[in-house]
Amino acid sequence: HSIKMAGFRDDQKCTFPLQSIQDVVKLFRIELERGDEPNLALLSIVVGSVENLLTCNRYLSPRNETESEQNVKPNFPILELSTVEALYCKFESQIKGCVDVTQYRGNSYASRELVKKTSDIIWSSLTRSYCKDRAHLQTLYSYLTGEKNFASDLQHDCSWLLKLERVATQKAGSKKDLLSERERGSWRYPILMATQGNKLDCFGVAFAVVAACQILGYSDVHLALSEDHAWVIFGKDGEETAEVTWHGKGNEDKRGQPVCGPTAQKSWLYLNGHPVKCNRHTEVAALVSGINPSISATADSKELATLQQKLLWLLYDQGDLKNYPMAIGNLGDLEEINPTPGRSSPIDLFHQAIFAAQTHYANHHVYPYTYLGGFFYRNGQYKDALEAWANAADVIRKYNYGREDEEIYKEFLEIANDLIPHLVKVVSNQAIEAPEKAESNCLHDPQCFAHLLRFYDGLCAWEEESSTPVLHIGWARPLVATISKFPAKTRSHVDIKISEEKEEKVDDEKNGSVNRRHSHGRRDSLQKNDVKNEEDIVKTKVNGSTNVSDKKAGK
Ligand SMILES: FC(F)(F)Cc1cc2c(N3CCN(c4nnc(C(F)(F)F)s4)CC3)ncnc2s1
Repeated sequence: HSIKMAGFRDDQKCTFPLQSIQDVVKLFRIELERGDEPNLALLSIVVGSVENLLTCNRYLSPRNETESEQNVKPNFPILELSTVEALYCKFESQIKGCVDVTQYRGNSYASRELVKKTSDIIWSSLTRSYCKDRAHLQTLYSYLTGEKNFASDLQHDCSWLLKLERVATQKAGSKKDLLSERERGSWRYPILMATQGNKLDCFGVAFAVVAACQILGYSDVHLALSEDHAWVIFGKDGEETAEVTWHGKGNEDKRGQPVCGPTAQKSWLYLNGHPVKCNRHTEVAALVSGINPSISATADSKELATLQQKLLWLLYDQGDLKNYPMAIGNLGDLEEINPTPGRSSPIDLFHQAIFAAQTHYANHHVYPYTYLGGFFYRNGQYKDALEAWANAADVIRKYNYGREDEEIYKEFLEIANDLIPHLVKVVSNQAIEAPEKAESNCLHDPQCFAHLLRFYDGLCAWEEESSTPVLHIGWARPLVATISKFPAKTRSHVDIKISEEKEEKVDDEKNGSVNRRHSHGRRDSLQKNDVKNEEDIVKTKVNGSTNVSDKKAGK
């Protein structure tokens, strides 16, 4: 049947060819400021093309890895309209060719069948086997074209595959043998089996489904984002949910199923009903957040990082990051590396991310606090780092640990067993080298010890009532080493009240009330049911005096 090709509008075309960061920012500005929806597929193809040209296009032939062989790159590629149009039309005709919308005519909202069908089209056209966690697989560019130089792409992502190819080449000698290996489909040479193109990561599949539904005319299909997973919402008021991609390794995909039931309730992976529910502008923010400037494990493309930073500020100024804590956190990281004069500081941005999480998501997001904690740690502000990490633990305590929560488990494992031990080693050396500054030293500050206890208390509470244990002997050694660095005098100043009632994980989703916890003297139970913007006074009795630190627990 004849497929109507929606060509690009003149105001989109006039920005091409794109030859600079400013040109790309201008295209995004036009797309974001126009009354109609921004075109997700167009923007994803543009970002993916620029990312590929700036990061993957260096051919590091496996034999001569010397830098001198690397061809010098122009500082920005030229992106022609024809290239983008060709890829867009390929995507549009693939989607329109496979989905017979007449079957769904009439209901203006998408149906579960349509969403599943769209997910199946993307899913079934993916390359059979490839490294799912490779870089640069998050855009429609990666889906619609091949990596120009597959080997170079392996260079910084799956180098073990490259070694395998060398072995294969040596062993097999002639091409013929290699082909026979390939014909035998032997698992040992996946590099030979991976065909060009059609590769997407977990996020990329979800984004592609939403972009496809936009092309099909369903403006109700949107992206839902947790801190480590993505799915779609659709229907009246976005009430319906559907899995459209896989998650992690070795987990059966649940595509087509709604996100509900016990797993989705208490697990961090689904944020207990507090995911980021995107509109088209937030979807553009997710696309921009997903820009990956890494050229290799050690080098980043400065131009791409600058482009990402400018696009995030454009979205920030439009108010499109207000309910997207991770995107604000990404911007904070970029500002730490390359500050933009006259713009908010990284710390301000991380606090804005925390405020967004408290305001829109009942303070159920961990990353805003680990972004801040990481920043303080890198800048030697160790007491503030401990406080941020304790606040992160106050979030994870609301969840039960499940087998698909590995990412956040690894985050807390690194903080407890790597970053905090390093931190206490540094400050204990400081105490020795500069005894005169002992007063301001972390190890002599009972509040630092209180933050440390609150951090571990959160991990213990996370484990309680969970199907999977969190802490084990591997956690105990660093904990003992850390606690023993705090002198008894410091430890004795932390007043730990023995709680009368067992701590409970009240589901604060329904009745809007905060977790009532009579735990270790840290938080008075709030009697009020409505805690909107209620100040949540945290009392830490230190040195006999009560040191009140206000913590906004806005809902
Ligand atoms: F869609 C998925 F499945 F990919 C889940 C998402 C992840 C993610 C993100 N991330 C993940 C968290 N991330 C972090 N980087 N550092 C972090 C911190 F540990 F320092 F907090 S958190 C970087 C970017 N940034 C914007 N949006 C999203 S949506």
